[in-house]
Amino acid sequence: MEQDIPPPPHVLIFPFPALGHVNSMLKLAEFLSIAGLRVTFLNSEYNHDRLTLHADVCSLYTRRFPGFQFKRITDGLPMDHPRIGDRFQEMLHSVRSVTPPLLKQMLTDDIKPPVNCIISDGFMSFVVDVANELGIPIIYFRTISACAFWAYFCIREIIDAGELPIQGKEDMDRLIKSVPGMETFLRCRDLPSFCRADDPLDRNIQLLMSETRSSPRAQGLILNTFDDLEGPILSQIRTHCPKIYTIGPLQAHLNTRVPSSSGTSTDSLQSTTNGFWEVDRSCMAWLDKQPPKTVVYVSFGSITTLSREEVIEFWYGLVNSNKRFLWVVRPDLVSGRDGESQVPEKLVEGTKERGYMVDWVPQEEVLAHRAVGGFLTHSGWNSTLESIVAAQPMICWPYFADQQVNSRFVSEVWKLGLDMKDVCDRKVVEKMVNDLMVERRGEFVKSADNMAKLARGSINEGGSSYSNLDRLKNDIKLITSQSTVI
Ligand SMILES: O=c1ccn([C@@H]2O[C@H](COP(=O)(O)OP(=O)(O)O[C@H]3O[C@H](CO)[C@@H](O)[C@H](O)[C@H]3O)[C@@H](O)[C@H]2O)c(=O)[nH]1
Ligand SMILES: C[C@H]1CC[C@@H]2C(C(=O)O)=CO[C@@H](O)[C@@H]21
Repeated sequence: MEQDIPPPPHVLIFPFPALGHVNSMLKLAEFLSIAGLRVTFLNSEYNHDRLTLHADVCSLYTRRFPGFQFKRITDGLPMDHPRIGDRFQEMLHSVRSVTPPLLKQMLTDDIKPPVNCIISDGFMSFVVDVANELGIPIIYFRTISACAFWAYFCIREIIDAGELPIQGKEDMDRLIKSVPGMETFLRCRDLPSFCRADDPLDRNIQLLMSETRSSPRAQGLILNTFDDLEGPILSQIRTHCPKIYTIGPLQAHLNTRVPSSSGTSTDSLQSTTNGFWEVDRSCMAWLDKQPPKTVVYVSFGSITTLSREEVIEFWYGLVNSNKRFLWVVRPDLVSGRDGESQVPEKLVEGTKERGYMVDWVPQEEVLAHRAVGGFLTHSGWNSTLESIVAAQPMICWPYFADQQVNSRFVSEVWKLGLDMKDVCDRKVVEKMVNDLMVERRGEFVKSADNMAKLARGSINEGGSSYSNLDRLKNDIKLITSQSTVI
């Protein structure tokens, strides 16, 4: 007698509406789809439109995974809002003020078949409220590092210990002693940037703290990291969130496990769709002409904006270092009054001798190119992980949020490079580039090679991230078979 095969679990994946979050959650979506789960990916209207501008993302996914669908929801901001730089913070509040009832309505009436598991960004606790109301199991995916997560988590202890607020600029090097596991190296300036507010009751500090503290409400916590990188901090987090799935570095993990049509292992869908800007591949031809390990790759991710003064300091520092450089200058990178929001023409011209500027690059390919020898980065978590996988030492210039913590770990804990936070001066840029590429190159390359090996070990069969991903897939099947969705 034939047995009825139950339909696969239907998982809703819902990232916070920023590229760094969407990218890594799309990777997870691809993994779960390969495992035979049905996935609905809920993007903000704005991000969905940006993502589909340069590639037919929807049919790429649905052709490969017939059960896959994209859905759109507002992020609460008008479509012409810039969503970058200082203005990015408006989204932290707009999302949670408009989305909850819409999400509930979508889950009840719109998304078919009924969703039986939600994987939500761990920065959106209102999704737990909706999931609980509807009786749907929920797992968090926090797209930042474990170390930044833990610093956010401990903000309450830092305030209770009287270590916040920061008392002016001269206080920035004071050690913060109330974050377990970071007592000996975390300074005021290394705390998430929101902690720089004068008032501990500041609404961003409170939001980041309460969102992070809500993590134990989910049935599990997925992190894009690996145990050999952040083991001691993960142990601290486990005292509050016992079920953690460390499955990173996600892109490299995907590359090793995605069945490839071309025989190469870099065929994941996400790697073909990872951006809001059109990729300019001319940078690869430029890199092909440069000698090995001579180019500094410069990129500040998708949200950072620079003032014209900062652009000029970086530019002089790079040029005066006499090193070659490839610099991602997104069309919206430079903030300024009308007519000033561009890189000065003189700099564009002057770059041509030893440098190359482009709007957007295939970053992981760039980092893996033999000509690249270092990365000047804003320390976004995806960029940091991609750099680790490619064994590239880093100069960190954190812009905001978690990046301040990441850059401290890169320099002081993992010894993978230098931290330039809070300084933007051509002399310092020049010196750090020379230290990274020449003077102290040996020590950084040694640590970077070692960490890249550990990263690869974690995603190979039997490695921690490899096993955790299998555990996550099994647990999703288990919790969805046990739950009854209304
Ligand atoms: O020319 C480029 C430049 C960047 N990237 C990609 O864009 C992503 C950028 O992500 P990330 O390095 O994490 O930076 P942000 O875009 O700033 O990411 C946001 O989201 C991250 C994950 O939560 C946080 O760590 C950051 O602080 C936050 O700003 C990476 O995957 C890069 O490979 C490209 O593909 N091409
Ligand atoms: C502006 C930041 C606040 C929270 C988000 C985040 C996180 O902590 O999960 C990381 O970087 C930014 O995208 C967001």
